[in-house]
Amino acid sequence: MNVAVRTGLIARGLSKSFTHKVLHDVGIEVAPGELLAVTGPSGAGKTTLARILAGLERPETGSVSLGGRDLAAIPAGQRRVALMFESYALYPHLTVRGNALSPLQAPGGRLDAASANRRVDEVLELLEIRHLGERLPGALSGGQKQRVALARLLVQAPDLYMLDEPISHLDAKLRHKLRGEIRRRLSAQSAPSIWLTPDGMEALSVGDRVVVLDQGRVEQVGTPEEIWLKPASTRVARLLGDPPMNLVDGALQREGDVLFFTRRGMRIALPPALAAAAAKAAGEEVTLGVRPDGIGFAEPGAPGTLSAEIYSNEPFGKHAIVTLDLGTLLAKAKTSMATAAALGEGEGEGIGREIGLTIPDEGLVLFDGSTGRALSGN
Ligand SMILES: Nc1ncnc2c1ncn2[C@@H]1O[C@H](COP(=O)(O)OP(=O)(O)OP(=O)(O)O)[C@@H](O)[C@H]1O
Repeated sequence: MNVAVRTGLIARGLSKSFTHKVLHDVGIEVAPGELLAVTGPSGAGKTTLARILAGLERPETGSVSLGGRDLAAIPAGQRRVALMFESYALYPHLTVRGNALSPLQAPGGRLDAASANRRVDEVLELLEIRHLGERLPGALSGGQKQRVALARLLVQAPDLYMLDEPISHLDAKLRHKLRGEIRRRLSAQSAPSIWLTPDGMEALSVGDRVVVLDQGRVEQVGTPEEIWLKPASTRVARLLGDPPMNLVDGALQREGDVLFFTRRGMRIALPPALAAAAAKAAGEEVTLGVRPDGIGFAEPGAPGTLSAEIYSNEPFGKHAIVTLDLGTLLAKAKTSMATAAALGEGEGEGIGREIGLTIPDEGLVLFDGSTGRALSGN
């Protein structure tokens, strides 16, 4: 049984500086068999964290244990970590098959040659590169190289899987297929897995839990559902969704029993549950989060709607993105192709047309106007 089966990976208080501090007191836990997705914008510190967790880099403070053992105390050669880094690090003189076989040929390998070959064939088939088996890496495209690096990872049965942007260079169809397949395989293993990606939506779709890292700090840890429904800050909200949540600065004003979100030219009565949760912030500056797919369209001037002008109307096949000019800001709505086409009324895309907007009760989120942290009760 792998050692990581017992306790998984536990990291506490990790800090690291290069020319500036890139990790600040980062702690994460990954249970045996769990797939933890780590996401954050470029430069957030994901790769640095991954290198520390894999034992390739020393933190200034903090510790990492894998299977109950302090990683620093395990000699590098004995750390059973399967790594896939963005750079791929393929052996240039070995064929695709040779690269995929390489981790199984280490001295003391547990598989006989026939079993190792069977495992490699099966993984190359899954990744749709079996026909490239005899090619050298120099004769492969970026996406093919990425799949060889993935193959090399997937043939292993290590104590920790670490995948840094494993599918970023694949086309959309293959990305979709492999996201599910890799997830299924890793979840069937007893080792903990860590999947790093700057794509927030990819993180939500692969992770059992997700860590959002920003400027070297953990912004939020939670299940994909928690992170989607209750982003802990505007930083998290900006990373998620396509397009991400609209974030609108304004203030809360109480009038009688009703709490309004207001800004120049805009006044929205908050639904009772949100108003109750945000009651303490009445009079304060806040940021309102509105998801693009919640915004609806109505006749201009219809009661209870916001006035806007259509700024652009872009079809994407399965849905359309309509950008709306609300005078002091641009907001994005995600809608069906049919609704977007109707906005043009048969005369192009409807750009410049006045329209009424409805804002949903569900899915609104309020953030503190100065810190950007979610107001409790969101
Ligand atoms: N060896 C190094 N020397 C100096 N600075 C470094 C080094 N490695 C990383 N950094 C800096 O640390 C910060 C975090 O980098 P890191 O590669 O960990 O981020 P990331 O979240 O993985 O970004 P990306 O998604 O772009 O790969 C960046 O500001 C980067 O410039």
